[in-house]
Amino acid sequence: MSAQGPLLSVAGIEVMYSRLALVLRGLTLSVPRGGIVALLGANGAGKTTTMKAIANLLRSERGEVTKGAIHYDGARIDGLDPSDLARRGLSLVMEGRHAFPTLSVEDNLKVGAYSRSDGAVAESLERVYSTFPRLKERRHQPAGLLSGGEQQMCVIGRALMARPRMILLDEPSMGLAPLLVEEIFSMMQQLNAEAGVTFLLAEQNAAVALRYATYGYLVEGGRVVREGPAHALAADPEIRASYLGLDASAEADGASLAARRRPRWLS
Ligand SMILES: Nc1ncnc2c1ncn2[C@@H]1O[C@H](COP(=O)(O)OP(=O)(O)OP(=O)(O)O)[C@@H](O)[C@H]1O
Repeated sequence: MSAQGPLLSVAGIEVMYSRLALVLRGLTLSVPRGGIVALLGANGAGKTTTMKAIANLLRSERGEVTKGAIHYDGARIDGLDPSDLARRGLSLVMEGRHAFPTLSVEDNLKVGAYSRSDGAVAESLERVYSTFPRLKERRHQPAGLLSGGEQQMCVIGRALMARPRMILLDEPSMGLAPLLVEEIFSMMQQLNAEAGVTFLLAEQNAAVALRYATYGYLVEGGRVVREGPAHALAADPEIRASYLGLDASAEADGASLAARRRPRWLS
């Protein structure tokens, strides 16, 4: 693969947990340099597993990639440890906001600079603070006292401290109020436009993800069942009905089967 190819490419991967449960069944996707790509799907579709497979974080959960290949920036990365991936500019922000609760916001951010050897930590801190002014205001507070949205900013800020070229962002909207979700997504768009950071974004909230992404993949049962430019997916009648909660007949008949089957997270 040349340096002109996609920044990330996942080719036909299978993932198995505990040598028993086949969870990804030949999943293929690619993320162009400078893109924002959304990985959509319901609960349990396999989005988080895909992110962990890319970041090589499956082993601690007794999971393994049993087939396929993952390339980043033209090189095969399956098997590389996360600090090696961070040095290559690939960072993962897991779902669930794992800030260190007793450390100050600033110390949380500094943890993210561990893979840096250029000594420019102060400069990176200032960049993160300019992206998230709220973190600067609270920099001496323990991260455990931040609101959910601020904690999300803190873990994204921590990933930014490594000056990544690409961030894998898992369910950033989870548990956040709509206004905060917009704030987090517009920050992602700003980092993409101004600093050229590439994003792969796993999201259950398809409506908001498709507004910010350039391209999307819909995952069901561990494989991609639909893909296309974000605007085309947002206009696709089946996706509108099943993932965006915009089915005209269901809207007309509140008791319809389609409405009852619609997952809770779409309402
Ligand atoms: N450690 C594990 N061992 C066995 N099965 C697992 C493990 N982790 C996840 N699974 C299963 O793999 C499937 C995919 O889960 P995954 O978390 O990747 O889905 P998801 O699309 O990210 O869903 P969610 O949005 O709920 O996080 C689910 O059926 C889940 O139960």
